[in-house]
Amino acid sequence: MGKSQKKTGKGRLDKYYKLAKEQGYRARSAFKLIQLNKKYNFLESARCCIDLCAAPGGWLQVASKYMPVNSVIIGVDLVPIKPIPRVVTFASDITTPQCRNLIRAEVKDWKADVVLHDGAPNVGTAWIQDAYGQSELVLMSLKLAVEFLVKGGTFVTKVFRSADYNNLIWVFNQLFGKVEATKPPSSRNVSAEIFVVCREFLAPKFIDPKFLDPKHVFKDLSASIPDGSDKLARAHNAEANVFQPEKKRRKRDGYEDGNYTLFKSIPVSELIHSTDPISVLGSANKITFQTDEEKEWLKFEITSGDVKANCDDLKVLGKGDFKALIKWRLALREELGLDVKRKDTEDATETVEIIEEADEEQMIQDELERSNAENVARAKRDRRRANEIRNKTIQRMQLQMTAPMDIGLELQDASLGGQDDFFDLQGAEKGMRKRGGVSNLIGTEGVLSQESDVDNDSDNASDEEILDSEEEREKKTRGLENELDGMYDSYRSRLRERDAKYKVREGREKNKEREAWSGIKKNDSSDEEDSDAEGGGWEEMERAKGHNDNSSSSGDSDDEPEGPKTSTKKRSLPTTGSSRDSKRARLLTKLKEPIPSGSQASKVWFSQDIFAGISDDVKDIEHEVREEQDVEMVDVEDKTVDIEEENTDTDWDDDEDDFEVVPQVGEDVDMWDVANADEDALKQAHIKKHGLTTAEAVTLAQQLVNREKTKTQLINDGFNRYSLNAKDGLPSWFLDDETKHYKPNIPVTKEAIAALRAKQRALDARPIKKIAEAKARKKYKAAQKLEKAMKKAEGVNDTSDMSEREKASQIEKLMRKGLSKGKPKKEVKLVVAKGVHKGVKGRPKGVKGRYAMVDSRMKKEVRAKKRTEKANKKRKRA
Ligand SMILES: C[S@@+](CC[C@H](N)C(=O)[O-])C[C@H]1O[C@@H](n2cnc3c(N)ncnc32)[C@H](O)[C@@H]1O
Repeated sequence: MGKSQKKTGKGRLDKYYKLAKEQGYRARSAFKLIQLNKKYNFLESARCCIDLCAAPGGWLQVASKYMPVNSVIIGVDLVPIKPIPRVVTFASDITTPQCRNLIRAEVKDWKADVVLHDGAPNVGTAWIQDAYGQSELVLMSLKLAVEFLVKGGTFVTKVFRSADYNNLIWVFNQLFGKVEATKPPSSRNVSAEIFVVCREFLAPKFIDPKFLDPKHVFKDLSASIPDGSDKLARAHNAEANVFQPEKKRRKRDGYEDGNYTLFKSIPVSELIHSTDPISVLGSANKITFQTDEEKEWLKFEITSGDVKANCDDLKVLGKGDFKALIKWRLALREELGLDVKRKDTEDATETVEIIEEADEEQMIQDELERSNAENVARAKRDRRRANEIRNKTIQRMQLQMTAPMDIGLELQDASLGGQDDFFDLQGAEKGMRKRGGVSNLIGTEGVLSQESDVDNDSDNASDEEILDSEEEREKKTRGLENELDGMYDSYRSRLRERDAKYKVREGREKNKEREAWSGIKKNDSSDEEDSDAEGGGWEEMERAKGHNDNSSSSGDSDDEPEGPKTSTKKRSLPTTGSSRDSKRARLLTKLKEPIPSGSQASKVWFSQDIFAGISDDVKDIEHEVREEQDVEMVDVEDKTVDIEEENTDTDWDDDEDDFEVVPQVGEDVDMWDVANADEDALKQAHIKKHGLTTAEAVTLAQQLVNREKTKTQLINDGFNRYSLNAKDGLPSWFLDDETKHYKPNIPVTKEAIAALRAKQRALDARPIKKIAEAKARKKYKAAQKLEKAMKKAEGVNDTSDMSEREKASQIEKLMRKGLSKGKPKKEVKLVVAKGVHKGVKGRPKGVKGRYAMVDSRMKKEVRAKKRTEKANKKRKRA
């Protein structure tokens, strides 16, 4: 298949159109006949040719060109054809007997060797109609062909690939020895036309008129079934009228005997009493109510206005209307007792005998069915719910929010430590129960004995009872929240493990935290260790998991404060009296210094001139932090414990977010975010180094410079609804999300974006390092050359052997040489040895001046040579 061709406009004016113009053919279709003849050679040997549907005469021109001189060529068309030398033409309809007579008069007792038909009905309405019209036309042309063709003659016709195509081919095969369908290249791909070349006409003495009768040839398959076929076909058509009323069907089998009108009305009783109401409805146009009885039916309530209207014209009804009519018929039959009677007669004998028994059985049966149905519905509901959960889990997995536990896949990643989806409360609850119940997690119950574990496992009912109390529920909820927090931490760590960027970001955040603490450190060195405790989020979690596993023997519950915040710490406490624990205990005593309360911390913090000093301190702090980082990572575990111990009496929040580190006692602490101040300092350092990099920053800067805004205004803008949010007690996952999305939207100006772009362009315009280096090298060499020349000139000047004139000319020469850029390189034209230059010896054609023949192999060889030379040099040096 070639390229698709345009159907309209200039697309029609393709190469065959142009060729036809060039060669003087009246239509581009001439090439179709040329190509068909090229393939089958039927014109060269033909002495007589009849072209049916020949206007404007393209095919006639071809026939006259390819057929021998003195041959007879006759062209017929509905429209007159302009005269063509050696061709007889007349206007006539090929489907009429007059046309036949005209041809007969022309050919006399001759027979045609070739009959051509390229007809297309001049309808152009709907594709189905066109196709059918075409098929009918083909059959008409065949009728003429079989009358005028000589035995062994050729009939060429155009057929549309439609439903009738196969029927036509079947008929052709009955009358010709060879039948081939072909599509010449000049026929457009978008056209459904195909050309059938029928050769070796059999010229039978008797041809069944049915072969040439469209009524028979294009009859529906169902209609052609023998034995009462007409009836069957009619029934089929009638059914189709009812079931697919929208699909209008052609009446190809004509009208039924004795009925030569299109319109058919039937009495309504025929429909009501008929055993095949569908056929009745399908074959009639109207249903009438004429007899008194029928008129009575009109008064029935069921005979609505719609029914009456439907009966008036069946041919305009849709499927729904027919359904309504059939329903109405059934209702009427019941009303008239036609259906009930039959039921009575069928069932009478049995019903009477088993009526009582049936009642009881029926009840049991009903009950069974009802319970079965309920079970099925329940099972279905459960299945649906399970599916929903599964889908949700899969979705979360895709979002990387959960591990593949709930969907039946085994958890592989040990680092996940058996954590379920962190939003899955149910799962968390289950997990906790497995590990000894909520109370164990919270730690208020103290050490849960193994017995209680057993109890939990064995007797869930009693467990539920205990949990039913209000207090227990509260604990349970808090425990779940803690569990969720832990899970979120583990999720973050998973992210961190996978995502390098996340690692960097988090590292940066951690540094910030430390920097914030270092600010306090400066004044109070004891706080240094406190700050370390804040870095223990993930590690704590890990430890917590480890300890949880051994939770059955967890100790010292008495010392621990109640509440969710401390419960996490509880998990991080050592559970056995190992040497490590004793070390921790030692550390505990060492560090028993008062931890600054929120107000103290803020006092210390605000006592500094953070806005002036912080930026200067940042680098030092960074350095300090970096130095200490490794040590801190090692010690963090112990320090966490210390701090926890120290803070058993305080309302200390162990969350790793820095805004929670400083207890929020006064409102002022809330209003002024310490972390933000620090962030500002960092940003300042960044701006100093890289300049303003965001459109928002440039906008603000421009506003300041243009005095559109004052510094105070900007500071005031900073106190917006986003800055005053209470973050107290919110889960970390929520806060993380907030920091990502819940922030003010600072407007940017076009000018700011333009300025940033200009900056970027200037950056892009800078030469790359290598070029800059090469330029610098060149400059350096030139300077050296000049210096050398100057030295020589001085030497010349100092000699006493030369006259002043000689000296001057010599110095001039030297200076010229020193300033010169060296000999200009002679241009060598590179000729690639391929194409016309391939294998050329000597100067290639058309190349003037210096040249060098190159090829890809040479390039590679030269490079390899250079490489080896370089390597050899290095080796020698070593
Ligand atoms: C595609 S054109 C033929 C082009 C012709 N082969 C040529 O090369 O110039 C189809 C022709 O069929 C003609 N035609 C359609 N129905 C016809 C009919 N019933 N009797 C005669 N000609 C008919 C149309 O008038 C039209 O000119």
